[in-house]
Amino acid sequence: MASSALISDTQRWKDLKDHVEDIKKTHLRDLMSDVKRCQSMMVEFDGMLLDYSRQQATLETIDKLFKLATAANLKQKINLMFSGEHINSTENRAVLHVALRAPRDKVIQSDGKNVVPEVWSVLDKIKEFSERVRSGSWVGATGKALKDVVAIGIGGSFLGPLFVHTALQTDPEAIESARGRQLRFLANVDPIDIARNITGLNPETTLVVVVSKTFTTAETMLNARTLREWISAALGPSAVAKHMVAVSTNLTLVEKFGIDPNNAFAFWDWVGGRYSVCSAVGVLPLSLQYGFSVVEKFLKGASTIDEHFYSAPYDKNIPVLLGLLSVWNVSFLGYPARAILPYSQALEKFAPHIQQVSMESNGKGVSIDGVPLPYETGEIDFGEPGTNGQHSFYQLIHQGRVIPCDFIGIVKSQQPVYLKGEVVSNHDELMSNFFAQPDALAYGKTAEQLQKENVQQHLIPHKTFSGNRPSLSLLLPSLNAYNIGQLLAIYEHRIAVQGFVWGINSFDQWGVELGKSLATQVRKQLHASRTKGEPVKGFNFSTSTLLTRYLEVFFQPLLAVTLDLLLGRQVQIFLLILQLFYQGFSFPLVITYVVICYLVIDLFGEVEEESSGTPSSKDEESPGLSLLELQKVPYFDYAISRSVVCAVCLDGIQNGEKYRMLPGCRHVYHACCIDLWLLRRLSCPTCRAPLNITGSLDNV
Ligand SMILES: O=P(O)(O)OC[C@H]1O[C@H](O)[C@H](O)[C@@H](O)[C@@H]1O
Repeated sequence: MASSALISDTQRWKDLKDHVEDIKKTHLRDLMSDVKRCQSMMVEFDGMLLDYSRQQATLETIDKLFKLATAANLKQKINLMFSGEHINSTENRAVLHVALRAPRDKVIQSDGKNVVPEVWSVLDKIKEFSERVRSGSWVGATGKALKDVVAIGIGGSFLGPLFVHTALQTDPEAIESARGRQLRFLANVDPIDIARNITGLNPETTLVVVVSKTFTTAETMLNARTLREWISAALGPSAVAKHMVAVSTNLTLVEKFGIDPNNAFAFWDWVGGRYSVCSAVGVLPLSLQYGFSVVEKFLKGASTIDEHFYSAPYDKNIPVLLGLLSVWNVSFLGYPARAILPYSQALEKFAPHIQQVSMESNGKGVSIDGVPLPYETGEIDFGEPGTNGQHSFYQLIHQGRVIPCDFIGIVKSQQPVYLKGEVVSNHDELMSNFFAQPDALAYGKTAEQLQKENVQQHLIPHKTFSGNRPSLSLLLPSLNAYNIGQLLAIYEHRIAVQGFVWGINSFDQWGVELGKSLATQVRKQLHASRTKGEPVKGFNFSTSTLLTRYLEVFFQPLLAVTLDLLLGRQVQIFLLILQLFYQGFSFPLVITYVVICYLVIDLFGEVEEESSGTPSSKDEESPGLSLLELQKVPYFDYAISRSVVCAVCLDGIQNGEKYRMLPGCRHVYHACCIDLWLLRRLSCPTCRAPLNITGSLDNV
């Protein structure tokens, strides 16, 4: 097939299209009764067993799929990947995540250079660094050992490491080596994620690992600046050197951020973000938590699958078979989704990781040569561990839409429990469901069966299961670091196989760019509106309306504080308004303030005149600060090195805005949000800590 031709134009594709009608005539119940067929649909490798006999496929289907693979030059494409060719053509990059887990003596060339030695030099550096941190020879700024790690990253710099960490957390060997340590992941730019992740952590004993391939991802960089502030506010700016390290391909930006390049762990642009868990992206945080020797087993597991994928014939090749079956389900049988159903709670973050690997890789609309595709690529991946999923969305899988399912089971539980007197162990109870569900989907239950069971006539339609719903079962011997590595690599390569057959570039992700650039425009607008009172402009009606509504909320805390302050404070408020001018607030914003303040003053004046003369509770409260005292509260211009969230309006403090940090509790607010409060109250509105402005305040 010529490289620019579409696979759908080949005879092999058309043969499969014609074959669909034959398959649709045959129920899975009948296919399952053919033992020879079922035997041929089992593949073993290194103690694992793949059973794909519950796919809506015959041996003829499989043969036709192999022919399709040949027409798509699958083997050649796999070889090009392993030999470091720039198969990611739109970014002109090699795709070499297999080199990240290659044995030390393996030779993998890219651009005329063996990349394996540099992979191992970073692995050696991680080993040495993680051992120093774990043994307490690398300590924090106050001399304490760093027992907790927060890894900041998003997308591929987060999901893979989170999946592996979650899977290892209950593995007995990993538990032993992680004793006394914590690993947390901060991904979302939502300040709630920060609050959740630093709760209970002490900056003195925390190491922050900033993980970003590009070191430009907006969310990661804002989170990194926020935790840098968290560390330097508690321990002083020089503590950052001891408490922050980075993983990136962009070491120049790492240094610019203020992290010592010696404390940076590199990877390379031939590692795609979603394929980077075996680089320092995953290896560093996981080694800090579990020790390098555990992580090395994970790499070894992945490497065995790389070897298997590269060398096994199609009919014994697990990733190839899985990839071709997915193409069959999506492109020929027309099933757009796939459910990933691990019967192991340890794999609860597997589906979220595979969602990115699969959907970002294969959700494309054009061929690798830019030709619009007449067929759909990619699939909608979702999943949940069994048996939880059974009590959630399995109804739809059994009687609603047809969703091909991947059942993943483990022979030996990480945490076996067998209660005296119980019929089976807890793991056997779980696995009973793993074995039962695929048959329920395949066979279903007929009206005749229900009649024989004397089910009431009117309930028969409701209790009938059509069956004929495809699934496959993958049974792993256990779930340790090694098997986790294998599982990861099986899915990575399966997804590559799908992309190779569909003729797309599975290694770029241009589709994520548009939303990011539109967010930049919104960010500019929010900044201009918040700092200069500029009206929303340049957006469509819907976005303008939403943005205007969102920005209105900005004034509510100010209004509330204003209301709270007015009695007896008019002069000070007037002075404060002058100060707002001085601080650079625009004329319209300040005028809005003046109008609000005077309206409210008038209102309160009337209320007071009408009242019986009893002093209000506000009058009895302790007075707030004078303007002179207010000047003593630490006050900053936003600088790039600082990024914080205002606890009154809950918005990030942006470039060009003024803010104050309260001494003692160190809560931070926009100056315009907190000043009116401070004129009235001598406490922090968040924690109620009394405000003490005596002493030196220039320490922040
Ligand atoms: O690692 P980073 O450069 O920070 O990128 C993080 C993520 O950013 C984008 O969303 C990309 O689509 C992802 O593929 C990538 O994993």
